[in-house]
Amino acid sequence: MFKMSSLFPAANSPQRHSAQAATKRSKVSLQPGHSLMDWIRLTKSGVDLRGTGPRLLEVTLEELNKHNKPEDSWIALKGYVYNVTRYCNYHPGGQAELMKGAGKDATNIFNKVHRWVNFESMLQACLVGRLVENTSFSSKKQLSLPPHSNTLSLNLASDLATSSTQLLVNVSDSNTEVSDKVIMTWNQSNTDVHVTWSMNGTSLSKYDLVCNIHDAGRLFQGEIYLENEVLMIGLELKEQVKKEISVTHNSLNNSIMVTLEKFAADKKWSILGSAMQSHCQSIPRSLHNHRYYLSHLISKTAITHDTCLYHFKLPDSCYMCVPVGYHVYLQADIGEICISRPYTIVVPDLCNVNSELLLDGRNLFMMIKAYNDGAFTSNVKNLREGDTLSISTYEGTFSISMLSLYQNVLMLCGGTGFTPMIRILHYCLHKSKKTVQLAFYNKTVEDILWMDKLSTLCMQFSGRFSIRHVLSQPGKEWNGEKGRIALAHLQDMLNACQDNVLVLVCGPMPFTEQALRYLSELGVNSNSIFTFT
Ligand code: HEM
Repeated sequence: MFKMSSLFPAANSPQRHSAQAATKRSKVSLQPGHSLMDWIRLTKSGVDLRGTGPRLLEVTLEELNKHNKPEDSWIALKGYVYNVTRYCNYHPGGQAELMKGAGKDATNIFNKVHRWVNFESMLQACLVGRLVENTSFSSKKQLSLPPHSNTLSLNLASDLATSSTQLLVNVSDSNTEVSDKVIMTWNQSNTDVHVTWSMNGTSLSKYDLVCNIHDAGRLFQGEIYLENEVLMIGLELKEQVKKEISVTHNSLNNSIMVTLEKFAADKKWSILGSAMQSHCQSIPRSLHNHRYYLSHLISKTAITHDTCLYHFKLPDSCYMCVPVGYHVYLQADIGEICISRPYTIVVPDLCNVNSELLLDGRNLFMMIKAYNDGAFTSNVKNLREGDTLSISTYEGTFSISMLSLYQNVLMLCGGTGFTPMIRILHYCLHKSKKTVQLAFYNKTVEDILWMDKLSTLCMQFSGRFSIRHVLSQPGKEWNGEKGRIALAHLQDMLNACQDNVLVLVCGPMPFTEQALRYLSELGVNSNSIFTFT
């Protein structure tokens, strides 16, 4: 029987995280010759970027603090120290931003701005060593830590385990308490094993469990996403199962059932298996590391001249239903450096009432814009049907239940900032009776995502849905509104809502910041504003 030994410290509100990020992030123009590809070339060139020779060091805080100038800057992230002196000019957020972390442990500030950036891989060639407690004798000591990213991430993972709570599971019981909140039960038929998860006093939805089978059908790995924590569950199964996993949500008792197909039908299992201690733990959501699944590209459909709708399929051994407004990370090796980028999951058709059903825990759709100078997006653009790409477990802070408080929704989107709105718009129009106004800001008419589908929706839901297209670089043929986001636009739209409005904002940082300034000037309560960053 299992019990969690203590309650978690309340994790920081992820919503607050995104609000902080919203006010701080801005990209700078890098000097020619300082793109991501140029950085990758430099890291592979054999130039000593550590500045400390080939041996890794133990670095005290006192020593770290000395390296706080642009010409000599070290930065500590998740317990490791990197020499970022040469990286400064390649940093997309600019030197000044990076210098905020120079000579310090910058883990928190880094996570607030771009938690997804894979610094371990990008700065592997700059690794100076490990951050240690100050000692009275040597401030620098040699460390036998192999300079290899795999080993490093293992070390990081084990560090993480120390800050999490171990869960103990006795899976021979048919009814097992996985934490003070979650209960697991299991039973079997001749052909299948059913494992059911439920919660004391509250419900689990189809979005709350992400799981997979691996190691030739011998291991079950699951994650249950609760409000502030993630319960990680690793079970070494008593017998082998087939690789395909199926998950059903029981809306009567709000439980989730995983069905595993027995490899040897008719064989009776005496117990489900045993818990893998290192994989059974509860982790604050903010510290939870993503898992990646190698997924296949099923199809790619052009939406505009530079943006496509991608349909990916997770392996049959995985299940992940991504909540509305949430994103996943795509990960690719660019010149042997591992790069991740966040993309929101969308429905493949805004006009079809049943589109959400296609997001069945295995199929994922994303809209991705390819940038001319983007090393990552040109890699994605070149993918062909059948090719694979790693997709992470999900992340996000939006809650669909927020909508229940409002009759009106105002969406302010700049360019691809439209993508997080897609499922919310689909929900508001097809599954509820909300009134939605969409203000969509683009450069040219060719940049407008799903312009035809939006027009169809306007007709289908006239009286409940309206769009305002605004272009900053319109051609001569454009008769609509021109310019950028403006106070008068927002005032007009807010006037139509009689105060009961939720405002959703997504776009490039300057757009979001401007929108927030105007909304504040117009007296919109910050609790009624949600920004996607
Ligand atoms: C104090 C520490 C840091 C601060 C305050 C900071 C700040 C920023 C800011 C403001 C941006 C622009 C975000 C945007 O508009 O997309 C950015 C982008 C970026 N930074 Fe940092 N940064 C820090 C450390 C680092 C480090 C150590 C790395 C090492 C790999 C890094 C890699 C990146 C990358 C790859 C991007 C582009 C992200 C993207 O396009 O998704 N940053 N950073």
